Amino acid sequence: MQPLFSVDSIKKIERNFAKQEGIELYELMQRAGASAFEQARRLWPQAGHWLIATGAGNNAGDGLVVARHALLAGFDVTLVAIKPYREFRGDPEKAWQELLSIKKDSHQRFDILGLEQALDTDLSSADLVVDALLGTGVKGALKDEYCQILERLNQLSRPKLALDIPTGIYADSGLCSTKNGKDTVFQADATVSFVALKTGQRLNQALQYQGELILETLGVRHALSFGEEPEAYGCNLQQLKEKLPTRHDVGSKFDCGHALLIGGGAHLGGAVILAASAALKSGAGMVSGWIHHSQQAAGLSVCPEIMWRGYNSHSDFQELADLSRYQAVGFGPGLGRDSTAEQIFLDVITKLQATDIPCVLDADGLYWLAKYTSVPLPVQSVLTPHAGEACRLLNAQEEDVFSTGRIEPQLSVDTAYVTQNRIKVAQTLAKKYSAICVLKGAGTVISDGEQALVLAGAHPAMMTAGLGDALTGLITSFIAQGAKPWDAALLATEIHYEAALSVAANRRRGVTASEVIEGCSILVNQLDQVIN
Ligand SMILES: NC(=O)C1=CN([C@@H]2O[C@H](COP(=O)(O)OP(=O)(O)OC[C@H]3O[C@@H](n4cnc5c(N)ncnc54)[C@H](OP(=O)(O)O)[C@@H]3O)[C@@H](O)[C@H]2O)[C@@H](O)CC1
Ligand SMILES: Nc1ncnc2c1ncn2[C@@H]1O[C@H](COP(=O)(O)OP(=O)(O)O)[C@@H](O)[C@H]1O
Ligand SMILES: [K+]
Repeated sequence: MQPLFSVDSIKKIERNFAKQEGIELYELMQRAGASAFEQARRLWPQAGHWLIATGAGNNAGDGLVVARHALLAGFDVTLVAIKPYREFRGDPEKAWQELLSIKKDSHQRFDILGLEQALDTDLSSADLVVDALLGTGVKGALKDEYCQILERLNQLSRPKLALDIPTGIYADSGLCSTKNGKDTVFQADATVSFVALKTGQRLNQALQYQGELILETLGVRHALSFGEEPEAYGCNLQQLKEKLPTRHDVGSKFDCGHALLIGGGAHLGGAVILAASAALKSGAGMVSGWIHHSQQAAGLSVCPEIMWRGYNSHSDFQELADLSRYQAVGFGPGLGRDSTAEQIFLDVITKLQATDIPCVLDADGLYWLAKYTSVPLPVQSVLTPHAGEACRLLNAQEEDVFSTGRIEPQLSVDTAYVTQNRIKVAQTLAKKYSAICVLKGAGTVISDGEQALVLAGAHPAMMTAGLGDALTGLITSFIAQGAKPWDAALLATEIHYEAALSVAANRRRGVTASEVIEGCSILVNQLDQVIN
């Protein structure tokens, strides 16, 4: 697993590492520039003319080291200097002096352009654009001169490499700077990040703009050994594959878990049909679906293998509600927000408390949870909110509903807050509800209140209705098949994402949740072959 650190922690690690090794921080800048140069050469061996844009801090210093290596290797270099090099101090100044000292002996083209000159010059003779404008030191919205040069650099249809982090991305949140509603950010094909990954590099817009992410540790092999706590960990499907419950040749459907999906109110059948289909196609031995009777025929026609049972009113539901035969319950997709749904929520949650059957709450299940924050959830419940649902759950006030009746949430944080603080929000929700929280979105954060993992990534085709229902079905299915809820949440999240990527192929739009469910089935079986 890959630790993800805050910028503050990275800075402390750098300092402590240099002290421990008895080296100057300038040595780290040297290593950063040298390793980025080698990566650029590996990625774009044909590039003979390097355009390197520098800002005002250490990130600029890294860029000047890259420039020196490029000149030494015989390449042409054009520097775009937002801040004049004569004003540099400290390590960036040293990097500048070292570059000057080799410049006299080199015979290649070496130009230095200020901002105005760069904006007036045709830069298209460059083969490669290197962003050494700003790294982890950026604060607030980008100044105008940076926005101007970024717009110009992004227009060049040349390979683009960012040093440490694309200029305009905030390394702690992964959000990017904007101006007049437009993102002001370097659009990299690859980013060479230094020392250790920053939390934001697995979240939000960083996923869109950083391109291939390459980590160069600069010799810091054990970032965890400097006493800095990572904010979260990243991991991938390869690291999770062992969590897939094993399946034997001999046995019966009763050995492979019975998943129950509850939802599908009077006009909302699709969501629970998708969730139940995902549970079945990812390997649950049996799947039952409880759905409003008006939707039951639709469920049967889509998936007759699922045992659909229809309810008409809350009292019908009570007759259905023997939960003891299920190994996992997925609750909420399309359930509705009427009084029947409310009674069903209270009934099911109360009944589950008396069992050790884990419950996955999604969609309207989360809506009702936010109204009844004090209802103790069944042990090892999993909540799967998107940013909007996370807001509602965060804002909901703790009250004893059994004495006060329904409560209305008091809105105080908004989705912007959730997006900016994804790790903290997932941890807070997990603690508040004593559950595992799967905070969905571009970079899904999973937390049990202590540890946090960032999984999956961003893909435009995933912004489509029904994908969350599929995820609920997958998590419920893996729990029913024997995975611990925490493992099921991790595995399902990563399979769901990887399946969406492979199903989407080159499509950015028009991928359906049903296709992704088929993709999950294929991927689960590929994993099964690998581990068996
Ligand atoms: N330390 C180490 O050991 C190592 C560090 N390394 C490298 O250092 C980088 C971090 O360097 P850093 O801290 O100097 O910050 P950096 O990103 O260059 O920017 C600072 C400058 O940005 C400016 N600025 C700020 N906000 C702005 C805005 N909104 N719009 C415009 N300008 C803005 C700010 O100017 P000011 O506002 O203060 O005048 C200041 O001058 C890191 O990413 C990695 O590449 C590697 O060499 C490995 C070893
Ligand atoms: N841009 C994106 N990149 C990656 N994953 C995304 C993106 N947008 C949505 N998703 C994923 O798609 C699913 C959407 O869930 P949700 O919003 O609950 O959808 P629905 O309620 O329609 O089923 C989540 O798993 C979420 O992480
Ligand atoms: K940069």
